[in-house]
Amino acid sequence: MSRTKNTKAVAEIIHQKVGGDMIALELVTPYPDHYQTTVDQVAKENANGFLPILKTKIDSIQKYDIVFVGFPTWGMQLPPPMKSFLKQYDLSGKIVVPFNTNGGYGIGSSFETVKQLCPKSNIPEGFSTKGGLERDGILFVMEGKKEKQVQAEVQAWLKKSDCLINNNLTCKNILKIIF
Ligand SMILES: Cc1cc2nc3c(=O)[nH]c(=O)nc-3n(C[C@H](O)[C@H](O)[C@H](O)COP(=O)(O)O)c2cc1C
Repeated sequence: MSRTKNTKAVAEIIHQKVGGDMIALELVTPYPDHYQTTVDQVAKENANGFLPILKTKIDSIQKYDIVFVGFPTWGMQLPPPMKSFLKQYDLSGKIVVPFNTNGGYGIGSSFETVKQLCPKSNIPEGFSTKGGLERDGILFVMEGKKEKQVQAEVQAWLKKSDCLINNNLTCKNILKIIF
């Protein structure tokens, strides 16, 4: 859902460079708009392993060779809806590429969890950048100088990501899943 659109903006930058399809995960029961209520709910969900039910259904996941997964850091973890997605869909044999925005505290355990939930996927080095900090009233930041900087960083990352992504990029089917 990309509450404050930072992860979505990074997804769009990647999209401009690699093409393919893009799907934003939606939930049967969306998170509340209120920030602190969401933080509290997510803390509980993270503690007890709750997996929210996805409204989004992807019929044709088999046809994709590369699946980018984009998400914010939530409670220093992978957001529960992305856990739901990775548990529900079999990405074995595919290249799964994580990318993230966060409030300045980093990726936490999120990339590690992507690896754990995709044990039979090829996972190159992910991309992460500082996004907003809703707690302090900093919402959308991917504009102006920051947007230009992220465009350049994404370009460099895609180039060096041990060619898993770059090899034959043009003849691969690419999907981007974001939350
Ligand atoms: C429920 C919630 C929990 C968050 N937890 C963290 C956190 O643990 N560490 C962090 O650096 N940022 C945290 N953030 C900030 C987001 O990761 C950051 O604002 C991100 O850029 C939001 O992306 P979005 O605009 O795509 O939603 C949290 C934000 C929310 C809403």
